[in-house]
Amino acid sequence: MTTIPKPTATTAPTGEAEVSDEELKFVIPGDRRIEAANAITTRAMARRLPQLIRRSLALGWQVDRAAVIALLGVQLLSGVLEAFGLMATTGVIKPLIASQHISGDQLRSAVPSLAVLSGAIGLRALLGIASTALSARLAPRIAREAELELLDAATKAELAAYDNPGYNDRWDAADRGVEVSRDLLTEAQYILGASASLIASAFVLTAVHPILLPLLLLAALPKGVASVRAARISYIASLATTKDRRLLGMLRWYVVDKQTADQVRSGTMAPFLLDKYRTAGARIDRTTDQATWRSARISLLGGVAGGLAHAVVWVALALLVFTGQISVAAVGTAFLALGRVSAGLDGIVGYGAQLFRTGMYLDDWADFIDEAGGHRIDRGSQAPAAPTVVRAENITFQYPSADRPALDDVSLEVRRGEVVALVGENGSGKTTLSKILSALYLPDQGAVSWDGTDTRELDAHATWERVAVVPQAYACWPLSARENITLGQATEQGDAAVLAAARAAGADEVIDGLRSGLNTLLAKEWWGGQELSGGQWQRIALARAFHRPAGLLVLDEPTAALDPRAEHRIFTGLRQLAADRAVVLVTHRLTNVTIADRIVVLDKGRVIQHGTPEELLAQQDGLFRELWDLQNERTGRVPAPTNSNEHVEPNQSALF
Ligand SMILES: Nc1ncnc2c1ncn2[C@@H]1O[C@H](COP(=O)(O)OP(=O)(O)OP(=O)(O)O)[C@@H](O)[C@H]1O
Repeated sequence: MTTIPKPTATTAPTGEAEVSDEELKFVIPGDRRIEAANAITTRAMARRLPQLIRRSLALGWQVDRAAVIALLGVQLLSGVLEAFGLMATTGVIKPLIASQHISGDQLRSAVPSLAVLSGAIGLRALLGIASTALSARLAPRIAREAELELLDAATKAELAAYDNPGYNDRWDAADRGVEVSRDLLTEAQYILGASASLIASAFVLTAVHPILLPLLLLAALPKGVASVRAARISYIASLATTKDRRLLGMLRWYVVDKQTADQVRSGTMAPFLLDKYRTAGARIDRTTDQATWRSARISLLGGVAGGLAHAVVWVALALLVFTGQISVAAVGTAFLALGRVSAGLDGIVGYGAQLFRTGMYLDDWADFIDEAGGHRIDRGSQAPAAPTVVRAENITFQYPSADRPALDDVSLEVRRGEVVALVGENGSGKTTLSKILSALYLPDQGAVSWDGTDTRELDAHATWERVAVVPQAYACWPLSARENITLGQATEQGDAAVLAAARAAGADEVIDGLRSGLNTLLAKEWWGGQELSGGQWQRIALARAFHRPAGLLVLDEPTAALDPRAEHRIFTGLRQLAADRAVVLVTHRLTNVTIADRIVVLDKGRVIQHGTPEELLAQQDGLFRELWDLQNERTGRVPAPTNSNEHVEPNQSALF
């Protein structure tokens, strides 16, 4: 049973020589993204920045156009004011240094420039506040939109994706993209601000002397290259630690979740689990420490080279003054403009490197969304009616990480009005087969058809609308009792249908005992709702399936947690439920399968027996009879095959 989606782990086949611990199976060798990130150059980043700024603005545009327009306006105005302020500086300095003694007239002539300068400074401060407020408004909205798009994409992935090594990693990386998406706009905005400031100051600096700007640009280059490298190292380290971070997330879940809390205590597992946490944490630290040192070394080199290059610029400025190429008054302006251009370049380079790294995460996010982590549902578009017959023909299915097929050349059919039981020992393929019949998985070979149409041709979501499943591990949704049964899909009959389904499942007694009936929240740990016992939850899960207007009903160990009276109620009512549904029943309680019209016995993914309960019980050397006898041995009961399905046409029970 699960109440919340728990973090999953990929058990990837690694085959790595150094793998000595199963835990290390979380590591997937040869991550292509790391190779791709390694190949990234400064030039690539320079090309990438405008694209990333466009992307951040586009994301902002999606959530709040007015705020994006205002933000751009603010940045533009701020740049213009910066240029005016710098030019006014010359107007202020000039009269002050014109002679040794400053007269009142000189001071007065500086006043207009001083007014422009202070006005520009004041207005820029106001614009700074406005732009901070605008990005504070946009950033969380962008992150939420990014998260919604990601969640939507995840629901559009094939269920089989979860069994694929790499899917969970791609999900994690994409999730990181969501986390950093809120930084995207801020970084883009800083770059825009720094660019506006740079352009304005560059314009003023060029007016002072044309050589200064190219010199300064060259001086900024070493730091730029170093920043890009550092950003790349940090991104690669983050990718390399993805699997361990997922392991930490999973351990956190197992350590603190209510569902495992009793076992953590009774099994005195806390030190053991925390030790695993520490080990994985230490691995992450090692990787990030290495990355931090490498980044620091590169940044230091960049800083030293940049410092020397800046010294050259200042020497050039001094030479220009000494050779009389620029006036002393202009030196003041040049001095300020150089500082501004230099700060602007630093801003572009620094935030550019950050934005570049954010962009790499965002690529992971965008890639996931584009192809649902590489497993986008790509089936036909036909919407099926409730099926009259569901047929599997020679199907084979192998989980990606498995070394043998879970199902091997299996054929069977289930018709509306009949109950087909799948029986077999643990791991024989029963659950897998039921998932393939209900189109949750597609077979690797062979075909499953609904009324003659291959499930590959059917629209997946429309197909699942015709399926009701009670899985072995059913969800205990942290919702009201009503929503737990309707799953938000109320029928025209409303609560009458909900209560009818609850009665059929024995959940009516559960609901009667709830303090607010169907309105009661069933999630104590979340919102102070009411908690149910395991069996009570199973009754709710059954009511959920019975409420659904589905043509195919799949019950996988549907009464494992029920008391004998509740179990009896389910199985005596099942025949009635099967009147307008095809029912697939998976159970180990063989006395219950006597209700079935036909039984299919699986062993290691192959059908080894099929027939009516009477036929299979009569086969003394068959697996079914053996399991039956084992189950009844301790009670001393004798097999008592009775056929409760007289109405079934004999030819309907054909298995081919
Ligand atoms: N997600 C998965 N990834 C890899 N192998 C899987 C996965 N799920 C099941 N298997 C394997 O497929 C085989 C069939 O599993 P399945 O769950 O269908 O068996 P089952 O008959 O329903 O077993 P049980 O009676 O224990 O519920 C088993 O060998 C199992 O280990």
